[in-house]
Order: sequence, then C-alpha cells, then structure tokens
Amino acid sequence: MTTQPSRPQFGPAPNARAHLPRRLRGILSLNDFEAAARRTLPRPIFGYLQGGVEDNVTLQANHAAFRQWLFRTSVLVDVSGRSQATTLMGERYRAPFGIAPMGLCALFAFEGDLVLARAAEAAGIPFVLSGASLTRLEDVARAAPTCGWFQAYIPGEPAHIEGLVQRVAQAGFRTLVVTVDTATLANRENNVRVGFSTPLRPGPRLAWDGLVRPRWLVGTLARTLLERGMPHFENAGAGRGVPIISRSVVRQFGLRDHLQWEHLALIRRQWKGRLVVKGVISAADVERAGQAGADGVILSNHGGRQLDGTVPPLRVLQEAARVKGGMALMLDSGVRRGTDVLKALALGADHVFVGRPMAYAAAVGGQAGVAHAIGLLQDEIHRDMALLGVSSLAELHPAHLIPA
Ligand SMILES: Cc1cc2nc3c(=O)[nH]c(=O)nc-3n(C[C@H](O)[C@H](O)[C@H](O)COP(=O)(O)O)c2cc1C
Repeated sequence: MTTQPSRPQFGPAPNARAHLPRRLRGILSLNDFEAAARRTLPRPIFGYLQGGVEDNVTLQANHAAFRQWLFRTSVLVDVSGRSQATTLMGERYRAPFGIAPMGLCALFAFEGDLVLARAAEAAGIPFVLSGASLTRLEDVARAAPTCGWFQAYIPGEPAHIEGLVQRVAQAGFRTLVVTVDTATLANRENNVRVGFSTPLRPGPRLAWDGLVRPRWLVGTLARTLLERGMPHFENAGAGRGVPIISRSVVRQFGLRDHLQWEHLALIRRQWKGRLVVKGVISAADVERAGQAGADGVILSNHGGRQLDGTVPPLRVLQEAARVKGGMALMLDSGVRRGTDVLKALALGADHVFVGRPMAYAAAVGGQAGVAHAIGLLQDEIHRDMALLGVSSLAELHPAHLIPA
C-alpha cells in the first residue's frame, strides 16, 4: 500500500463549462449532440446522417445490446494511477476509441472532414476518412499525419484497385480500412422520405430546407462554395467523382455484388501498410479476414444502415475474440458511453469506433464540438474505470460483466 500525496477532487463547479462555446455548454453526453444537430442541419442532411434502414431493427438493437450487460465492480483497489492509453496495431493512442468513417462530412460542417481529423489528431485517437468523403484524402493526410486512417470501398473493377491503393499510400496513410458490408445499396427509405439523394437535386424543397437553417446555409454551404468551390466525391478511386449538388449528374456506385475474398487478397498484395476489414459480423468471417492477411477487423453492422435485422457486433464479440489470432479486434455501432466502451473491451475488443455523435458534434460546434465530444467520452472512461476498479484497460475481463 502506498500513501498518495493529497490530490483534491472537485465536484462540478457552477462555471465548469464556462470555457466552452455557448452552443456546447448544455451538451453533457454524446447523446445530447443529436437534438442539437437536428436544430442545426437541414432536414435531408440530418435525415441522411441519423437514419438507419427499413424498420431500424438493427439500429435499435445496437443500443439495446450494451444494456444487456451489467457491471460487477471491485472496490477498495488503488486506481489513482489509472490510464486509458492503449496500443493498437503497434501505434499508441491516448484513448481506446476512434472516429468511424462517415461519408459527406463536409456537408455537416465547414471543412467537416478536416475538423474531425484535426480534433482526433489533437486528442491522439484514430480518425478514419471515408471513401465517400468530399475532401481530398491528401489534404486530410496532412491534417492527421499520425492518426489518420483511410477507408475504401473495393472498386468493382480490379483495374481500379491498384490506382486507389497507390494514391492512399502516396498520401501517407499507414492504415487502410476496407469496408465489405455493402454488396449492394441498402434500402434507405428514410433518405427518400426526407428528400436526400446523392447528388442532391436543387429545387424549391431543397432551397426551403436550407433557408430554415440559416446558420448552416451561411456557415457551411455558402462558405464552402465560396472558399472551396462545389464539393465533389474526391476519394472513391484514383480520380475525382461527381459533385454533391447537381440537377442531372447520376452517381455511379459501380457493381460490388461480385466481390469475393480474393479481391481482398489482391488488395493485401498491393497494400504494404496495415489492412483492416470493416463490416464483418461473424467469427467465420473474422477467420477469413485473417487468412486473407488482414491486420485487424472492425465488427460492424454499419451503424444499422445496411441489412436490417443484422446482429449487433457486441453480441458476436466473444466468438470473434476466440478466433482473432494475432489480429486487432475492433467494433463500432451504437457506442455512446464510456460504459459502452468498457463493456466492449471487457468482452474482447481492442478498440472501438464512434460514428454519428462525432458528425453531430462537428455540425454543432466544428472542431471545438468534436473536441468536446472526445473529451466527454474520455472523461466518462476515466471515471468509469475508477468506479469499476481497474487501472489499465488490460485488466478488463468478461468477469466484469453479468448478463442483464
Ligand atoms: C452518415 C454516415 C455515413 C457513413 N458512411 C460510411 C462510409 O462511407 N464508409 C463506411 O465504412 N462506413 C460508413 N458509415 C458507418 C460508420 O462507419 C459506422 O460503422 C457507424 O456509424 C457506427 O455506428 P454509430 O453511428 O452508431 O456509432 C457511415 C455512417 C453514417 C452515420
């Protein structure tokens, strides 16, 4: 037993959040960002970001999955030196979570991808740039030289794979995430209902949706058009894709329903950096990813945006942990709380990713908003580790959990 020098703990002071921009002061948890983003973003854009697929069975199950586990705590253990720093695929990160890849972030906030990348870089957590993003991947690589990962959808034609892989490597990314749960486009009825499409079609409805969100109209759309020009899909392949607003252009998604594990093996042969497979949801596929030479997998159901009724990743985590071999095992879909992060790590995850709340945070508060979101989750993990009775993440174990 060691005697600690006195380390006073202060409770929440009345002005504890005075340093935050006014818009962020009432945001006490990641969940609080959603309502604020709804007030900030035009209806079609918020709808695209928030939406799931069909009846939202998976979207709801993702959140319920974390509630199906409850903690067994250890008390009177010295947790004064606790740390949430972690090593993942040979890199050191300051927290066990990162920002999941999301398309179109430059529509949520001015320079949205850069805002997310810079906030992650400053906090020492990974940020995954989406292959459906509107910012040139080379610019994001500069903004997040140590924490930037790139996510690609496998181009349907093998000839296009090489060009993309070369471009990502030349930009300086060291981790390539290949998303594999998109054999075809999902049935996002929600997008139709809210008037969202890619490209967005200009018209009276879109104009009205923008006019009733003047802060977004001026601060994000007008500023982007003036300073950066019309956003395009920049990173779907080796070259530039279609613009985000157009009356007539049709976005070609390319056929992906013929892709197989051999295509992943082809990428493995060309990509010399770390390779992560995102969107697997079964132990059998985790094993196949390992056989194809992946360095890691992200268990994910795309945040409930692909096949409705897919099992939440948390439910398959333990079976995946048994077969992961030397791969890093990661998870996303529904992570909102420090307790969610600790539950996932206790069940075998090495790292988790958060999607929507980070985009909401960018919409509400730009880089300060994302920094606030990251800080909230870090604070929760730090507090929860103490209450749970662990000093390092390596101590987390299934024995910390009991089914609800
Ligand atoms: C608006 C939006 C766009 C997304 N775009 C992509 C994408 O381009 N590539 C990808 O692999 N996953 C994409 N995803 C899925 C996320 O990477 C992640 O799996 C999911 O958001 C995690 O669930 P959560 O939002 O509940 O945290 C997207 C998710 C959202 C909400």
